[in-house]
Amino acid sequence: MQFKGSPNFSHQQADKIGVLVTNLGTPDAPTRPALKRYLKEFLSDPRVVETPRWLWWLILNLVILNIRPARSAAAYRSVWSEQGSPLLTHTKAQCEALREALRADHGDHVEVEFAMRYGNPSIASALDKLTAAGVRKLVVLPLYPQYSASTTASTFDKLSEDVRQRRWLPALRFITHYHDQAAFIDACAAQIERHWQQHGRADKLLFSYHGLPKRYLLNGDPYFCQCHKTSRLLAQRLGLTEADYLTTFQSRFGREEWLQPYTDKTLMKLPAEGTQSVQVFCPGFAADCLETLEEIAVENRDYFLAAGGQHYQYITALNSEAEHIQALRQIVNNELQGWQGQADNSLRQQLAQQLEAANL
Ligand SMILES: C=CC1=C(C)c2cc3[nH]c(cc4nc(cc5[nH]c(cc1n2)c(C)c5CCC(=O)O)C(CCC(=O)O)=C4C)c(C)c3C=C
Ligand SMILES: [Fe+2]
Ligand SMILES: [Fe+2]
Repeated sequence: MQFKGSPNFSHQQADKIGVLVTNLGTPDAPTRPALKRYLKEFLSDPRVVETPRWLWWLILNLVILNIRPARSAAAYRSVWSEQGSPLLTHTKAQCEALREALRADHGDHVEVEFAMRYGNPSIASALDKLTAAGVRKLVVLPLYPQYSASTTASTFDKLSEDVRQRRWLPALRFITHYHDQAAFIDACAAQIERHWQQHGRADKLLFSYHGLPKRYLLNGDPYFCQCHKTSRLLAQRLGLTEADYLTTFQSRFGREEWLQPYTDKTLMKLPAEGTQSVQVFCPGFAADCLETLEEIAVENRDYFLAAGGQHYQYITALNSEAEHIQALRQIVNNELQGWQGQADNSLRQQLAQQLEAANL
């Protein structure tokens, strides 16, 4: 069989609306072999590394995959919990909370699942579950507030690779970004204000985003601009002046220039410029993961303190905070417009019953 079908489907099965929440993905275990598998899949994606394939194949297989897995496994071990990888645990909890919220709005003709772009659970396995449940209309929500070809478009590539193999395509809506949605900005502001209530304020608030090669920006990727817009809206919402906050980019990978200013270099020079205390929030990460819990909360703290800084605090990501789930609920509900009414299947079901009774 060339295309995946749904043989023996029942005409009486109600059509459902599906919501697929995705994030980047994470290794199955904090071990060298699991990291090698994960990094090979991730770094072989031409959306992530835009280098001629033959050249990149040599660098990846002969150099990176021999060195990085052991180093990354050690970093992952430092953030791993009994439930597994933080990114997986948080994404699962977000999915469950969003399912509950959307079922309160639409009843059980809404199915909500989550998947990872790389590793497990795969997008294909989540689509199998949704299709088996009768989903014929699908909203995909990649948990990347800011659009980038390396993340958002790559998720679309993987989704379409799967959907292309199916006989019965769902109607599709794909959320490409939500970096400037009021509910998202409010959720970030609430998280920062909660931190301020408990710990007070610092001299500076850093908004640190995952970086990208600068070349991608110059080739038209809107990620950099969307990060700056999130920062500006968030600063306005929090009543900050330009002197109160900075936008920086973390997680450099490889030798070429990435988006600047770099988070680590900025933290190293802030004490000499008179900043004694900083708080760091990462508005591009929907969930805590290696890049926030290890790189920002531990590694960058050391840089700042070693450079003479006095106080350093990491402000936790939005994870499953109530305001975050409300924001995601609103973003999905916006996208569902025009589809909700059709969630009422009673007429269609009556017709299907008649057809089945007549053996058609
Ligand atoms: C939030 C958006 C992200 C963008 C944009 C992004 C681009 C990007 N990343 C790499 C290389 C690596 N990223 C790694 C981890 C990682 N990246 C993101 C998010 C974005 N990446 C997250 C959420 C995570 C953490 C995953 C987890 O399991 O917790 C890693 C692996 C970790 C390591 O070995 O250090 C690499 C490598 C590139 C090259 C890139 C853009 C071109
Ligand atoms: Fe990354
Ligand atoms: Fe990193």
